[in-house]
This record gives sequence, C-alpha cells and structure tokens, in this order.
Amino acid sequence: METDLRLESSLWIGNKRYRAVLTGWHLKWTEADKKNGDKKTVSVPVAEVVGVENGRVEILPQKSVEDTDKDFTVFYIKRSRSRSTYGLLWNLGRTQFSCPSRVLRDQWTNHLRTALKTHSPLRPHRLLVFINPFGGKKKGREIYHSLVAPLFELAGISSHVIVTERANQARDHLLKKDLTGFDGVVCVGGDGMFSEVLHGLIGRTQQEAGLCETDPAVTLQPCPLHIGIIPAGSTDCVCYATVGVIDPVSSALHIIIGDSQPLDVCSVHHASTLVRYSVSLVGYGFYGDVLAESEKHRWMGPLRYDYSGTVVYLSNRSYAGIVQYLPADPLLSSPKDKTRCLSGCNVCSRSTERLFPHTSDSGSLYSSHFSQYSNDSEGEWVSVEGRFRCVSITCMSSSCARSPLGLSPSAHLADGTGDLILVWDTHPLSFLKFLYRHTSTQDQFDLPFVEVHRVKAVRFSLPDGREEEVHEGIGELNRAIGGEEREYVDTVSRNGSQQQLAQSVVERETMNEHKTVAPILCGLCCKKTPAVSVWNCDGEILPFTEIFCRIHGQLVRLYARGIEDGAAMQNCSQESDKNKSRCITYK
Ligand SMILES: CCCCCCCCCCCCC/C=C/[C@@H](O)[C@H](CO)NC(=O)CCCCCCCCCCCCCCC
Ligand SMILES: Nc1ncnc2c1ncn2[C@@H]1O[C@H](COP(=O)(O)OP(=O)(O)OP(=O)(O)O)[C@@H](O)[C@H]1O
Ligand SMILES: [Ca+2]
Repeated sequence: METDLRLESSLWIGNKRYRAVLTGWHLKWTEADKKNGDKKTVSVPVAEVVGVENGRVEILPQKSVEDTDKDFTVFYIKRSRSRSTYGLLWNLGRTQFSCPSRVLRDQWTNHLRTALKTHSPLRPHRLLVFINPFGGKKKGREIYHSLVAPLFELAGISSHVIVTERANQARDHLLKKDLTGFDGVVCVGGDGMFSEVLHGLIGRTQQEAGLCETDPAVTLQPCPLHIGIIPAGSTDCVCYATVGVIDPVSSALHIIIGDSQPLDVCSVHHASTLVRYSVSLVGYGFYGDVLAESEKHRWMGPLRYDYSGTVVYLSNRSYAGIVQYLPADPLLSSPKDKTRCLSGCNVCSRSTERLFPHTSDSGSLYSSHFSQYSNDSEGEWVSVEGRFRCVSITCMSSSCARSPLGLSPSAHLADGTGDLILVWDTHPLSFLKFLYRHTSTQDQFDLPFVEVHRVKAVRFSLPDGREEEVHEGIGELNRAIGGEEREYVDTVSRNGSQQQLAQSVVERETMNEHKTVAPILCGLCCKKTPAVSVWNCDGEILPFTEIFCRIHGQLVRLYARGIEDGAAMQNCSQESDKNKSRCITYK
C-alpha cells in the first residue's frame, strides 16, 4: 500500500523549489536549494489533510479559485496554542503548489485523494446538522454558515441542515425519522443541544436493538452514528472537555477528518423509569440550586450562572442524604492520581479492551458482542449518610472556561467509570475555598470535607425515606403537555413553549415544599434551610430526588480526539506577519 501510493517530485511554492514526497501516511516538503543544515521539512499526516483542489484556491473568508492547470492547493490542519485554554486550536492551513506539467499535477491530486480514502476511513460524507438559533449568545446560525459550512463544502461533505424551531425537535427527529445515509449528527449549540442529540441517538439505537432503556441492568448498545459538536452555547462543557478549546473551526476540522472519541454516559433512573442520560454533571445541592436559580435569569445569557452561583452561595445551604456507591477497580486508576486524560489516553485505551473483550477490533462499533460486557455489578456497595453541600457525579473531567481543569481533573472520558464527589457540610468560607480551587490548579479534593471516589454506580436517597410528592406535579405536567409514550421521563424543559409552565412548576414546587429557590433572599434573611435540593443533570432539572445512576462505558462516539497536550507540539515558530504561532512540524 505504502509503495503504491508513494510519489516524489520537485514542486514549487511561490518561486522556491521543494522536494515533495507523499507516502501513505504523510505529505512532506523540504526546500531543495538550501544547505542541508538549513532545510526545514513540513510534514502533514494524510489523516490531517482536509482537502485537495486543482488550481490556486482560497477558502475563508470566501472561496476564490484561480483555475490554472499546473497548480494544486492542499488544505490541512494547522495547530496553534490557545491563550486561554490548555488545548490546541486547529486552523485551516493552505499551501499552493506548482508543477512542471499538468500530467504531474493530476498525478499529485489523484494520489492525495486516494491516500485520503485509504487512510482516513471514518471521514463523514453526509451529516445531519441541527442548529439551535437561541443557544448561548444566539449566534448558532451565523457560526455555522460563516465558519463551518465552507469547510464542510471544501471537504466534500454534504449536510442536511435543520434550524430548530422548538426544544426537543432534534431529539424527536433522531428518535423517529429516517437516518439512512448519514454518517454522523452535528449539533450547533451548547450542552443542552448536545444532550438532545445524545438522548435521540441512544434512544434510537436501543429501540432498533430491541433493548429496554428503563432497566438499569441492561447493557446498552453503543450508537453507530458519531456526534459532532459545534460550540455555540453558554457552558459548552462537553466540547471543552473533549476538544480542549471552544472554537467552531477546530470542532469542524475534527468532524471533517473523522476523529473518533468514545465517551462514557451515565443513565439516571428513578424507580423503574429512565429519567435521563448525562455525560458531564449529575449534581445535587449547590449545582442543582444554581441551575434552578439560573432558569429565572435566562435573559442574562451565559452570565446567569455566575449571578445565580453567587446568590446560591450566599444562601449557605446543605442537604441531608444517603449516598451509596459501587467503587470501580482501584488498581486501574484513581481520581486523585493527578494524571490527565489526554488524546491517546492509555487508561481509556485499556478500558476499551476491558469493556469490549470479545471484539477483535476493539474500537469497532458494529460488533455484536457488547452483551458480553457486564461486570458492573461486581464489588461491594459503600454507604454514607450525612449533610452535604453538594453531591456530584461526572463521567469526565467536565472542564469548561469557568474551571479549566474541571470538576474532576483526573477523570477519564472513556474508562467506563464516573467520579463521585462528596462535599460534606462545612463552614461557608471553606466551601468558598473548595469552589475557588476549581478556577486554578490547586487540588479541590485536598480538603478535609471533600471526598472523591471512582465509581460504576451511585444511589441517592433521603434519610427519612420521604418520597417526593413535590415532584408529582411535574410528572403530571409532563404527561399533560408531553403527551408522548416515550419511556423516559421528560425533565423540566428550559426553553420554548414549555418554559413558562415548567418554571411555574419549579417555583410552585420550591415555594410549597422546599422553600428553596424562588425565595433565596428571603431564605437569607429568615435563615430557613430547605429540606431538599434538586438534581442538575447536564443543565436540566430532574423531577426526582431519589435516583440511581449507572455508568455505561463508551456508549457514544464524538468527532473529537480528547485534549491535545500543547507540549507535544514540536518546532513551533512564530509567523510574525500573521501574528500567530504556527506549527511547522508536528507528530
Ligand atoms: C469563587 C469562584 C468560584 C467559581 C467556581 C466555579 C466552579 C465551576 C464548575 C463548573 C462545572 C460545570 C459542570 C458542567 C455542567 C454542564 O453540564 C451544565 C450544562 O451546560 N452547566 C451547568 O449546569 C452550569 C453550572 C454552572 C455552575 C457555575 C457555578 C458558578 C459559581 C460561582 C460562585 C461564586 C461564589 C461567589 C461568592 C462571593
Ligand atoms: N428552537 C428552539 N427554541 C427553544 N429552545 C430550543 C430550540 N432549540 C433547542 N432548544 C433548547 O435550548 C436549550 C439550550 O440550548 P443550548 O444548550 O444550545 O444553549 P445554552 O443553554 O445557552 O448552552 P449550555 O447548554 O452550554 O449552557 C436546549 O436544552 C435545547 O433543548
Ligand atoms: Ca469516565
């Protein structure tokens, strides 16, 4: 294969002559008329070539083609460091080559296109794209059409675009409509939009496999379609934690080259119902209260979380609860081992073999051996009871701009476990110290009132066994307005037509039963502590307090590769004219 695809010749870039070589895996070019010591080689992995076009072509901000018959243009991924995050930004690199003849030009373009097909098999050809026009700063449409669509076109990807008109439209489409011919689904929006796609795809896959989602003991079938996220939301935690940067162009490029990152998913159950799936946060106490409070201030946009966080912090609450958990194998990894799950993570790769032991190609999504995986129920349950500031479960680090290392900095994206963080009731200033440590590299777990456990499942219940009649109202409301026969319970919707009704229920609930969220300031003055909080599940309020959570290893795959370590970049030089760092050679 390698020999078949090999092509070597002299090519010109501007007025400089280069020796260019294409092997199966790399396209390299080296200045020809320089002394050996001064020669620099640019090496682009074939897997990172975005497209090849005849002529002299430019793409962003607008496409322009100078149709010459001895030239061709190669587009590829170019990395630069991000000023604000640990990950690397991906930009579109472009080099225009000139050949001595048209025949040689055609040879180069044909060889490059064949190499792409052979060595980049997961590249999507057809994508289903959902744009939430109201997510984050309401720029979803603009971001897609100006930054993403031109790249998809360059890469020869055809996309069917749906601008959503209501909440849950994307989820319902994925559950019911014909998905034949699509390689992946892209959401343009925030974590809420991702969550819709997650629910739609997981639900559809289980329906087609004839599996019952409501039963926490069932081994779910991984989804065959990849998910791409173009960040255009308020927190964009899933994008940040899987790509390392919030940047639509970087995300579009990951999609184009067909990167594949498996992701653990937590299913949340109440009694015999599936309540929801989560990838980033199932949080009770502080994070639940912040979300409930923030729903009243949606008009503030992304700032609503900081405002609500401050209000809830000042209300100084803790909640009683019983937490039971099933620890993961401590020999495999630990949430306190100070490692980070980066691109190519060993812990996650080894987990693939453990999770899908009978698959010859351990990464294959199409194996029929998933049911073999199930040692989830092994081990001894541990039970703790007391008052907590917050109880959080996260399947991944949940890093985001507010917390660059995340809720659990050493959590893994695809190891089949989640991290349970227990913050016991403590002095308000100690709790502030815990929160503040999320914004720096200081260890938020190195505090006497904080525990973290790597787990496979968690159960939460209230000490006196009080069932939540408070939530019956929400259940009834869902049945009345949802009118669907879905087996999982719709949560309180954040947007669209359900929003007003849902909010009034949340407020009724909190006023009547918890005396929590609505009258926070009253709570402050009167020092009334509510009995129960609410669960925040990836930004949605759950209608139940007593829940059971199970982590499903690598249930979905994203067009991503995990966070790239900036230190792995080699020989980076400054391009002063463009005022950007540019990587000349990279691994
Ligand atoms: C003193 C500074 C403390 C800063 C503490 C920062 C901790 C940040 C931890 C972020 C964890 C994000 C987990 C991701 C959750 C997503 O699935 C979900 C959907 O997008 N987002 C939220 O629920 C949105 C949740 C947003 C939570 C924001 C909490 C902000 C707290 C601010 C507290 C200020 C206290 C000031 C006291 C004077
Ligand atoms: N057309 C629409 N009208 C109203 N709501 C919508 C529409 N399309 C999607 N939604 C809902 O909007 C909610 C929020 O959207 P999204 O996640 O994109 O942005 P965000 O809340 O600003 O960001 P984040 O979730 O990252 O905090 C989602 O839960 C989704 O269900
Ligand atoms: Ca995990």
